[in-house]
Parts: sequence; structure tokens; C-alpha cells
Amino acid sequence: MVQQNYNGVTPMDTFFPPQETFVRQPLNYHLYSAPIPSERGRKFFISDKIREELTKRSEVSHTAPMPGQMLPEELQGYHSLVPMDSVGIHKFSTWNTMLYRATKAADGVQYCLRRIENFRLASEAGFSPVEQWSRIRHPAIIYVREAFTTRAFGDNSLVVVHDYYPDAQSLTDLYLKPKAQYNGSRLTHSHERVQEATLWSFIFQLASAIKLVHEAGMALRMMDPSRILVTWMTFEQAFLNLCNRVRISSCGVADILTWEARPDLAYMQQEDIILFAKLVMSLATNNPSAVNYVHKSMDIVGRHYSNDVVQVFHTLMKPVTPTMTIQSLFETFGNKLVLEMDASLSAIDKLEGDLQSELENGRLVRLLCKFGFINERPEFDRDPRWSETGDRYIIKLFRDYVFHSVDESGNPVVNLSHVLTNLNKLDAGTDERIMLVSRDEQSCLVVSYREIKVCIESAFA
Ligand SMILES: Nc1ncnc2c1ncn2[C@@H]1O[C@H](COP(=O)(O)OP(=O)(O)OP(=O)(O)O)[C@@H](O)[C@H]1O
Repeated sequence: MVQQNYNGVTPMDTFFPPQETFVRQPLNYHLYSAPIPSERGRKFFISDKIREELTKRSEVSHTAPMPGQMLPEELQGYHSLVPMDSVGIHKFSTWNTMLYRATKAADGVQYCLRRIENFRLASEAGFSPVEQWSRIRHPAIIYVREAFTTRAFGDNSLVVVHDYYPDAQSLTDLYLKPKAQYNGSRLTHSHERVQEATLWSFIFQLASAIKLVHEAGMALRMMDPSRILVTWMTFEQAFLNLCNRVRISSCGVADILTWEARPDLAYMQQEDIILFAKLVMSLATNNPSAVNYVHKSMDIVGRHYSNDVVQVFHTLMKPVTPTMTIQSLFETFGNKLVLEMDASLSAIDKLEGDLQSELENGRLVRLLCKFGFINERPEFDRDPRWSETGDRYIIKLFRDYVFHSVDESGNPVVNLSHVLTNLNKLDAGTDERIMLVSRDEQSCLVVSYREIKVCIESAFA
């Protein structure tokens, strides 16, 4: 490393003329960052809805297993297994499957483990699809991590590991199962209709996933609404169709279960398009078997959706020919795709705005921790000089000024802006002066934030 003194002079300067001295400007980040232009209004923290949603996810990802479940303690580097829902056994074609959330010891991240009971792998080559799937990266496909067989559950189980999205809900749960509602005094059951903008968003995300998979020389092989998970929903009506994120789960499982050395790829890809058509029709009509009543279903679609959606159905419902590809569907999308792109850009802006409003919090928490370390230390309880003299006295008065102010009738002042403004000015060490008065009003000090900051630094040290 080159030695440098305060004037920026290095031994090399003997050969070069002196450089202009660099004057370091103080960072001016003591006030909350301005909101991004597209944000309406100014707010200090992320919106309540997003906070609620994120908290719910965090809660779901921390649930403990019900007692009395005989689960392996450790499984190929995964631990803390928790069955993912109360339903227990699910069916994957004819196989019984169970879903677990588990933490991987190597990275501490939670994953979704799908266990297929009593499965015997005919040959190691049966795992080759997992390798292919692990190369597929698409925002609408849940990433396939690995697969292995195990006897840890007391049988021969196959386990396929996918990324885990806490609190994800399937399209079946959201749109194909009737929801109970009280209508006056009567209990009624109704479906939630998919809004047109949301339907488009689902169509684009899934069609784009199919396109990528087909271009990689593979097939999805299942597009069941119970396997398509919604991992993020629109919260604010004003931002209709923002952030409705769908992801295809369980990719690769069907390939292992029905492994063939030479699969008929063209046939499987055409099957994908048929399955996709069935899925979209089920969603648009809230009916899982809509495809069995095409005329009636098209009638419902025509009544609730625009001509552009009907056009998509006409393309999807055309008799499948060997030359038909998912690309032909993209040709019908037209400017709807542009609208979807605009919507996702707005979604990014919105999240960026929310991120920005949380930007300063970490810094303030660090400052509050410092206060916590300094104020009211029990080991100095018997030494009143600890907080009644010198630096610590100023810190104590400042703490009282920020947190324990009272109004003229003696009621506590609970004003978050007062706290945030003062902590920010303290953190920046501004030259502005404030008057600190002791509780008994016997002493009064006028100090700058810069001086208080120095006191805190030295008391902490
Ligand atoms: N990767 C994942 N991350 C988070 N949750 C998941 C994941 N995969 C599945 N789930 C959750 O587990 C539930 C059950 O998933 P599964 O794929 O078994 O579908 P299912 O509705 O049970 O269908 P079936 O009964 O036909 O098996 C999903 O609805 C979803 O809530």
C-alpha cells in the first residue's frame, strides 16, 4: 500500500507535480431521503399492506411442526422438517406425496421438499431431468434444486427439492374453490372472478415460462392450477394488476416419476399447450372442468372479458398440429404485452419507493442500540456521577429531551417526527443548537448536536 500523509504527498511526488488537495465533503444524509417522484405523498415506512403481507410470510416460515410427528432429524443436509400443510398426503398422479419445509444446513435457507412415498428409481439416469431443470431460470418457474432417494422416512422415498415461497397459494385455492361469505344473515358460496388485467398477467407469465422451457428442448408436462402458485398479490386497487406473481411448482417431478430414455418431445410440448388452454379456461370461468363444455365456457368468457381474451382462446383452442408452437400465441398478444410491461415497471417503482422509505431505519436502530448500551447501566447504579456528570449527563438530558418530553399539562409528548428528526440531526452531528433542561429545571445547557454526538462517541468508547 502506498504511504500517504495528510496533504496527500507520497514518495512518488518527487517525480510528479503536487496534485490538488482533495477536500472531503461531509455526507448529507441526515434527513430522510426524498420519495421517488412516482410515489404519492411522503411516508416514513413501507405501506401497511406490504408490511402485513411480509410479516405473514415470515410467520408462516417460522411455524413449528405439530408435536408427535415422527420426522427425520436430518435428511441429506436438510434439517428442521415441518410438514407444509394440514391436509397431509397429496396425490401426484398415482403417487402419494408429502410436502415439507426444511432448512439446508449448508446455507441456512428454507426449501420445499416434495417426498414421493414408496418410489424405486429404476436407474440413476432417472435423475437426469433434474440436472436439465436446474439449468432453467425463469421468474414464473419455481427453481428445481436437487433430487435424491432416502430411507429416512422408513420407506424408499424420492425427494425433490424446490425453492420455498412462504404462504404461497395455488390458483385452485384462490379461484377455483368457492369461498364462503355471509350475505346478510345467509351463508353463501361464491368464486372470486379473475380480473381481466390479472388474467392477462397470468397468461403472459405462464406463456413466457412455457416458451423458455420449450426452447430449452424440454416440456413442463403439468399445468394444473393446484401446481401454479401465486406468490405475490396486488394489494392496492389503484395499482391493478401490479405484482400478481405466479410460479409453476413441482417442475421435474413428473419427469423423474415417468422417466423415459427417449421421450416424444414434440408430443409433450403440444400437450403443454393443451394443458395451458385448459388452465386459462378454468381460470376465466372459475370452473376446473370448463374445457368439457367449450361452448358454454366461451360464452362465459365472452360475457366477462374483452375480445382480445376471446381471441387468445380461439388461438389456444385450434386443433393442435405438429407445427403449432407457443410462439403462435405470442402473435395474438399485441399491445397487451406492452401494457403488462408498463405495469411491471410501475410495480418495480412502487417497491423501490417502499424500499427507499425503509432506507434509514438500520442506521437509526444502530444509534438507538448505542443509547441502550450507555443509558442506565446497572453496574454504575451506585455511582451517581456516571450519569450526573460530564458527557453522560448531556446524553441523559438529550435522551429525556427526545423521548421523555411533556407538554404544558404534563402529558407525555409522543411524536415520532420529533424523535426521528432529533436522531437524524444527532447522527449527522449538525451545528444546530438545542436547549436541554433537567427534570427539576435546575440546570439548563445549550449544546449543538455535534457536541452531543462527541459525548456519545466517547461514552460508548
Ligand atoms: N415451492 C413451494 N413453496 C411454498 N409452498 C408450496 C410450494 N409447493 C407447494 N406449496 C404449497 O403446498 C400446497 C400443496 O401443493 P401441491 O403441489 O401438493 O398441490 P395440491 O393442491 O395439494 O394438489 P394435490 O392434492 O393434487 O397434490 C400448495 O397449495 C402450496 O400452498
